[in-house]
Amino acid sequence: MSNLIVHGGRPLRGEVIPSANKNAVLPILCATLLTDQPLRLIGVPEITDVKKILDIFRVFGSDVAMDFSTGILELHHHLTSFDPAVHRLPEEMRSSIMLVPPLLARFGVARLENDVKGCTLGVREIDPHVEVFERFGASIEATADSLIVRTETQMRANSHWLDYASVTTTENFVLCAASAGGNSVLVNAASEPHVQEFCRFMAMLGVEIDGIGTSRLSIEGGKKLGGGEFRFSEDFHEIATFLALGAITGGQIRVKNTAPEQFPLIDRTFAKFGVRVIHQDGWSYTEVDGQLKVNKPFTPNILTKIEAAPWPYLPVDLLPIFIALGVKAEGSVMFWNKIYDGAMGWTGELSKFGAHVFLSDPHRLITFGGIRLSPASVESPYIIRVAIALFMVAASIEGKSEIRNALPIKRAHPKFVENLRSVGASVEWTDSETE
Ligand SMILES: CC(=O)N[C@H]1[C@@H](OP(=O)(O)OP(=O)(O)OC[C@H]2O[C@@H](n3ccc(=O)[nH]c3=O)[C@H](O)[C@@H]2O)O[C@H](CO)[C@@H](O)[C@@H]1O
Ligand SMILES: C=C(OP(=O)(O)O)C(=O)O
Repeated sequence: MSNLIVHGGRPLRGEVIPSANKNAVLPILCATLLTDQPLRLIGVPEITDVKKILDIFRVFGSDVAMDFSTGILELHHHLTSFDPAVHRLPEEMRSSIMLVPPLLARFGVARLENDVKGCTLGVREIDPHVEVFERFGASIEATADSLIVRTETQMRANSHWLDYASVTTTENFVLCAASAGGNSVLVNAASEPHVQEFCRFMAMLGVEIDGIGTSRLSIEGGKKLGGGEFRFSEDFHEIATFLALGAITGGQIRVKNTAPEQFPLIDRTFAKFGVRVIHQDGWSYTEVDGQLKVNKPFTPNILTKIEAAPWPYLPVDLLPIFIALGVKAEGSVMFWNKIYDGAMGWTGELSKFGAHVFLSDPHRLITFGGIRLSPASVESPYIIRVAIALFMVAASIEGKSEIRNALPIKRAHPKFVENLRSVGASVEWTDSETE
């Protein structure tokens, strides 16, 4: 178990350069397996999930030269091999599921362990993925602890309409379509910034994709793919996290942000707590007049509301960060998680700080903020952004708090503690594991 100890109550001030977005880096790493040409990736973050994928590439026999001090990865999958009887894809991370299409394209077989759930946010379905594999011509065998997926011939191009705009299912469709001969079309595709970044990488490999950033993707597949060099963009989650940390502690953190066009709805969500986000010259920072205070709607008898859903709605992974602002800001806010049915159970932990929140149902939570909070020892579930939200609340309260089981943060945010110290936080890991 790894815990974060924080001595809170200090306004955090300074500058942070955010890392790349885990949810762009991981599908892109999986996609690299589609080509036998050399690749150079720039800005690869030192996070647990990346290390797990690079380790499995080494086991497959690929050339992997990773220098985390520069963030440069040289990758060449020319002597790669895969044996479903021996090799196991990384567990406890959702992204393993995107190794399936490239393994099918190369070896005609993939084995997916049952434990590819990732963060414990409630049901995370495997069926939409299986449906995609089947549509491209794969057969599925369920064993006690895994799924074995096979293709006898080259995958068949097809058209598909998803039940809902799933991020990794969209990415899996594009991965399958890239190796299938002909034109494939996906309707109700996810369009998050990380999905767009992934599609741009696929285009660099030589896949023709129309509709990037929209809910309809058209992919010309079946061509031999090349190599090249790709530089990752900044992670909007990490940008929003450090902006929120500045605001909640009464300080101000400037965060590098070269894609402010992704932020209008995120900015308006900050504004609901009285936080102005300013984007200037490639950097973003926040301003608050006095204390955090919830803006009341003009419509009588309703609560200020924050809804998270597939892009272009507010990204669901940012919701815990805004819940942290909700317990600090004077006033009430209703948070509505339209995606996950089990992502709010942790909110009871907030009462250990003395916060008042009410879980209306599995999807909706009301915060009654502005109450005086006290330091506490709280337990994080296996959810990256919840460990961060609990940390945010702790950092805003004078005194020593502890976030137990905070290790999931290392799945997405390299140098989290180092970055925090650079902006004035008193924070340390205890019992830190080496991963
Ligand atoms: C590696 C990666 O990229 N992980 C992200 C990806 O996970 P992932 O791709 O697993 O998330 P999905 O978009 O598939 O959604 C997760 C689950 O939410 C439910 N669901 C989702 C959307 C919807 O409209 N209706 C619905 O019911 C389904 O049970 C689904 O299984 O997208 C999630 C939603 O943005 C993020 O939280 C994860 O960080
Ligand atoms: C839920 C997340 O990741 P994963 O899907 O990998 O569990 C996340 O990045 O917040």
